[in-house]
Amino acid sequence: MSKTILVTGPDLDPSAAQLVADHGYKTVHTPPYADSAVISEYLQQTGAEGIVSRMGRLDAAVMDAAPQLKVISKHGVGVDNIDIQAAADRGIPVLVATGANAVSVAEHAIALLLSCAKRILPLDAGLRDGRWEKPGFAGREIAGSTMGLMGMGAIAQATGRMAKGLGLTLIGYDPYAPDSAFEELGVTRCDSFDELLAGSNVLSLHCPLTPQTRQILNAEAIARMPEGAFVVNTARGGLIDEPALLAAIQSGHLAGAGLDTFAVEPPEADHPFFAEPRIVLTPHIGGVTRQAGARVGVDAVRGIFQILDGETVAPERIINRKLLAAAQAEPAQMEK
Ligand SMILES: NC(=O)c1ccc[n+]([C@@H]2O[C@H](COP(=O)([O-])OP(=O)(O)OC[C@H]3O[C@@H](n4cnc5c(N)ncnc54)[C@H](O)[C@@H]3O)[C@@H](O)[C@H]2O)c1
Ligand SMILES: O=C(O)[C@H](O)COP(=O)(O)O
Repeated sequence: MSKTILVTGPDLDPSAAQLVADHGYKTVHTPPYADSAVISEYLQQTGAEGIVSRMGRLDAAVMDAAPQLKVISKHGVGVDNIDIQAAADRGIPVLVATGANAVSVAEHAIALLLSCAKRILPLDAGLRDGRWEKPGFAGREIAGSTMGLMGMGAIAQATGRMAKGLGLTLIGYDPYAPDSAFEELGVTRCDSFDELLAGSNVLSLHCPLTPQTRQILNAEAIARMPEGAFVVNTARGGLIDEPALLAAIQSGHLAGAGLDTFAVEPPEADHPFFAEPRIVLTPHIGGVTRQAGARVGVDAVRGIFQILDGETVAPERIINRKLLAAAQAEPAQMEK
């Protein structure tokens, strides 16, 4: 047994790294954004039984390259970089650290919104450039606006709580969330995404990237939003048709956007968003705070050792638990 945990990307928080050492394991890191072939090589060379997944795609080929692999633990929440069906087919649980970075990401969503509404970045740049400019840069008061939450999970709820404190009214759309997720915060439940779009002066995206949600915010959807609305995306860039968003901002239909994620990361150096001052951009960093990094890292590592040690893991942390159960049931059904 190699006693190695492979981390696909940068260092873990020291508290998480210590937990690995305490178990008598070592961590090996792939370069950031390593592709599947490179990750496969690392798995083969290290014999790692567990992966902490940060960047890079974990597909069926990666899993087949590592028959010793017993568990994949996402350093965070979004598992769009992991083929969770392929993992289930191979009996590999995929764990998530839901909630561990929710407050940090929610704060980031609010920061992006306020930066857009108050034109912070162009004003700061102008001032540093020697310009004391006010005409044409009036900000927007956001109190009294309606924020639409797409998805009502951990980050949406934290964002909603903060937005409520700023005086926004909340509406939300999430076909899978229980009523309690809406009621506790006083969020009006929308029956459709279209209803959410039509009512949102600020649309904040908090659902996972799946085949159903890919490019869900396209030209048609944006056209349903009120004039002068803002879009905030701290979820995944693939939720948005980027050219359509840019066109809507350039035409004046939307007032601006605050984006922490891109369809392709890192984006090309000449990405058209860079030339649009009404878009505020950050490099997928919402969940990267010291506090969230410690919680997420420890959750991710602890989950790996729970699996390796045969301990019970909270079912909601195993994102592919239904797929695993189905994959396990299949051979028995075939015998019948
Ligand atoms: N920017 C960052 O650093 C960062 C950090 C953490 C998470 N994220 C992203 O944010 C997303 C949300 O994170 P979370 O912690 O709130 O996850 P979560 O699992 O707590 O909540 C996701 C919610 O989306 C809902 N949902 C699923 N499909 C939907 C659909 N088609 N329409 C509407 N709602 C749908 C689910 O029912 C769930 O309630 C993650 O999937 C991830 O992609 C980004
Ligand atoms: O889904 C998440 O939680 C984050 O987007 C991923 O965070 P990471 O950069 O730590 O993997």
